[in-house]
Formats: sequence, C-alpha cells, structure tokens
Amino acid sequence: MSQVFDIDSVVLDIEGTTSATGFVVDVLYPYSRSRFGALLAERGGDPEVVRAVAQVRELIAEPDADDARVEKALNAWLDEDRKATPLKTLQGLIWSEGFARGDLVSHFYDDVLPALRAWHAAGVRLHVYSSGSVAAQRAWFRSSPEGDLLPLVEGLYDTENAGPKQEADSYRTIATALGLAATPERVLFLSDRPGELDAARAAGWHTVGVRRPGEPYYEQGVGDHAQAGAFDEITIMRSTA
Ligand SMILES: CSCCC(=O)C(=O)COP(=O)(O)O
Ligand SMILES: [Mg+2]
Repeated sequence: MSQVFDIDSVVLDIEGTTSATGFVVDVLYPYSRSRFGALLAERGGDPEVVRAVAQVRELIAEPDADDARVEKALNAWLDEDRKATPLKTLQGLIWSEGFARGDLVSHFYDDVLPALRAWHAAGVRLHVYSSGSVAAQRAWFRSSPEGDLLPLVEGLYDTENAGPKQEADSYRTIATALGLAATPERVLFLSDRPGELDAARAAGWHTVGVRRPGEPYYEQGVGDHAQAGAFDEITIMRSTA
C-alpha cells in the first residue's frame, strides 16, 4: 500500500529495513567472530578497545575477566543476536577494516538505493539510526555494491550517541541533533522492529514499519504503524521546501 508523508528528514534502520538480516548474520557476524581474539590481543591498548572491554566486563559483572572470557561473552551475544553496545563497537572496528580492505561489500535491497537517491535529490535529509556502530554504518554506506553512498547520508546515530533503540528519549536526542526538537512530526522513521517504531512514535515522529518476507519480524508485523513492503511504496513531499 502506498504511503505519503510531508516531512523533512528520514531516519533509516539498517538490518531488516534497508538491508537483509541474513547478510548481516551470515557474512558480517562470522567475519567478526573470527577476528575478536586477534583484536583483543593486538589492539587491547587502543582507547576504543579499552572502553568496549570495560563495558563488556561491566555487562557480565566480571571486573577481572581476561581476554578469553571477554571473547566468550562477545561470541555468546553473537549467537543470540544481542545488540550489546560494546559488541557493536568492536564489530565496527573489525568490519571497517574489512570494508576498507575490500573483503566486505555491503548489501541493500533492490528498492532502497533508487528511493534514497530520489529522496536526497528532492531535498529530503537522510540519516541512519542503527544498533550497528557509527563506524560500521560509515563503512557500510561507503562500500556499497554501487560505490560510495556516504554523500547521501547526513547524520549517523547508534546506541552510544543516541541511546537504546526502544526508548523514546533516544529519538528525542536525534530530533534535537537534527534541529527538529520542536517539530518532531517532520521526521519519518523506517524500521522493521515494532518496539523501535513505538519508541519513535512516542517521541512524535512519523513511522513506517518495513515488512519484507523472510525477515525475522515479518510474521509478527508492525502493529498499528503504517507499513510498506518496499521503499517504493513510500512517497515523500516537502511542503516547507
Ligand atoms: C552496518 S550495521 C551492521 C548491522 C548490525 O550489526 C546491526 O546490529 C544492525 O541493527 P539495526 O539496528 O540496523 O537493525
Ligand atoms: Mg532493524
């Protein structure tokens, strides 16, 4: 069904929305799993790694956990697809290098890039809000099958700079960063997860639940949110352009 919105900014979820969860789980997750040990051993002194390891130790309530225990916790979170912030930070470091090296190329559903280009050309501001870290998001858009898409995207938000994706305050933080705190109804959030859509709506945003067959949340649906099976079902007008 076609959906029409009068908004200024679109905020995009990645996994399940712009891109296949299967690709993330089958390609990116194994890539990070096989490299956590080396990252902890060889770059354990890097400030970002130090910070993430401290967060892992806090989450597992083991202040003295050694590298092997930290790696075990990271792999357990991978197995259950738990989107823990330090896991995402460390994955982001590993994936960024993999994308830069040419080992990895990101994935987008066929309907996504034409829509993003059309919206961008029409003056719609595009942003990302994903559990994947900002570093991972940057690499993901830079290394797409159609080249560098980063120029299309203005703001990148994750669970560190915005907060948890199922809390309304995180969406208020993003709206403030976009200069739209007073007019949150000028923002449209696209996601596959009902809990994220609920939180965005609680912050005053428009929402569309993107439902793609085969994605984990497809059967569950998106409750009473507007829904679309692909981005070409979403039309954006800008009355204030
Ligand atoms: C480039 S981000 C990689 C995907 C990922 O790790 C992730 O957790 C995405 O979650 P999302 O919030 O986009 O559903
Ligand atoms: Mg998602």
